[in-house]
Amino acid sequence: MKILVINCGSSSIKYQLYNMEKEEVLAKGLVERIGSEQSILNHQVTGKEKWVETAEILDHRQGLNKVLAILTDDQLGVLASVDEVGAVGHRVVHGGEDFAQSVVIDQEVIQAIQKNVDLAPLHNPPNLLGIDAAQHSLPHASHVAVFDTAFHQTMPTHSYLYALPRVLYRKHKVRRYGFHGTSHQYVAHQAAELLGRPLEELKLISCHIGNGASCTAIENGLSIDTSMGMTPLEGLMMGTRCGDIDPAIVPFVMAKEELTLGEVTSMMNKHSGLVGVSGLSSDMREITEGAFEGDKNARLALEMYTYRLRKQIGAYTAALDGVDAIIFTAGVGENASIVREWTVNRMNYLGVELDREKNADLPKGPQVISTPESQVKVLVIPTDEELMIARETRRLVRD
Ligand SMILES: Nc1ncnc2c1ncn2[C@@H]1O[C@H](COP(=O)(O)OP(=O)(O)O)[C@@H](O)[C@H]1O
Ligand SMILES: CC(=O)OP(=O)(O)O
Ligand SMILES: [Mg+2]
Repeated sequence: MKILVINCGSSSIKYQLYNMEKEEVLAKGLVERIGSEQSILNHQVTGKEKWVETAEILDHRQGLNKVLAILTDDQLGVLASVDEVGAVGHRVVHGGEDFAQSVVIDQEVIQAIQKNVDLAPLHNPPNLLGIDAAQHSLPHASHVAVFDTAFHQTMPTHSYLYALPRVLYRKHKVRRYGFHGTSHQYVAHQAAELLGRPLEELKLISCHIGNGASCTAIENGLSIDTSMGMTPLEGLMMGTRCGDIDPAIVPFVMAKEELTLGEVTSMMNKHSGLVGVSGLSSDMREITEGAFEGDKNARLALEMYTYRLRKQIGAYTAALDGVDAIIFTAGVGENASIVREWTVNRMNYLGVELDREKNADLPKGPQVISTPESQVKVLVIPTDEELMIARETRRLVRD
């Protein structure tokens, strides 16, 4: 079966086409800057040169049609017809308490995702646009929703409830949900394989560090706590998001700066984190380059970022009453050796010992970057949310 996996952001469509017989990626790509005349399509057929083109792509329907056109293109495609796509797996960021598992999408599921839009106003609306576009262009295919939040539905009440009047949870479901669950679950399984130990025996702290970043405490293979909250804003310092702050800052800044709620929400989600502190960039590559070229603000941003991550790991070590392995994954976690080094360089209390040479010159694939003497393993594991989504889609469409 050929499965198309799509992950729709507010102005982007990430896609990956699988031949599931061999779990082989046939093609993948990214449409970005949707909504502008200068949208960019990056497309790559496995084993072939990358293809990049700019076009006017005004909405996600046009974006998905562009993807399907290139996938069926004589020169650039890998499909004779869109009818070859048996199923579509959709990443949906927020499933609320409605979904602890992936589901085949029907009208009821769409309504439930819509209901959770106010819990994930930056993520669920584009996810819904992608579902609408795909169902419109691939009406013959089955469509499956795989939720970031599902893996965290095992959190105990003392982890997910906020210390607010209980009525807010009862009436409005105000609680911690957590995100990146598909990724945290995937790397936990990969870690058990790498360590040669049953997942059920392990205490793991998974650090999914990308533009969005979250840590999760995993015990017996289950999420028991995670740093993102009701929305993907809470927790770590991120590329553009502030993460944990004193909630009293919001009304204070609104009054002092005469900002609306929308403006202060946008400030915290899009203009804070690395870019807010450094004034340089949300991209860790530019931050590390700037920091080592003497940009004091970039260096400060890097110090804050890794300090916050170290604190979170310490908190989850306490929550787990120990830890067997710390996992780094996602764009920053997999690629920024300095972030890994600065994060674990003050963990002697835990007996963590980093193999600096290996960390600085990392081979591909899942790796142990701690020394054999280290009392806690430190791992780098490439995540693969898209493969997990494809597997979930196959499981549901086949069953
Ligand atoms: N080689 C690299 N070195 C350092 N950071 C990197 C590298 N490649 C990607 N990144 C970081 O990863 C981020 C993207 O993370 P990723 O998990 O791929 O995306 P997203 O968070 O959007 O899902 C980039 O913004 C950049 O900061
Ligand atoms: C939930 C979230 O932050 O997703 P991403 O890291 O893909 O932005
Ligand atoms: Mg991501």
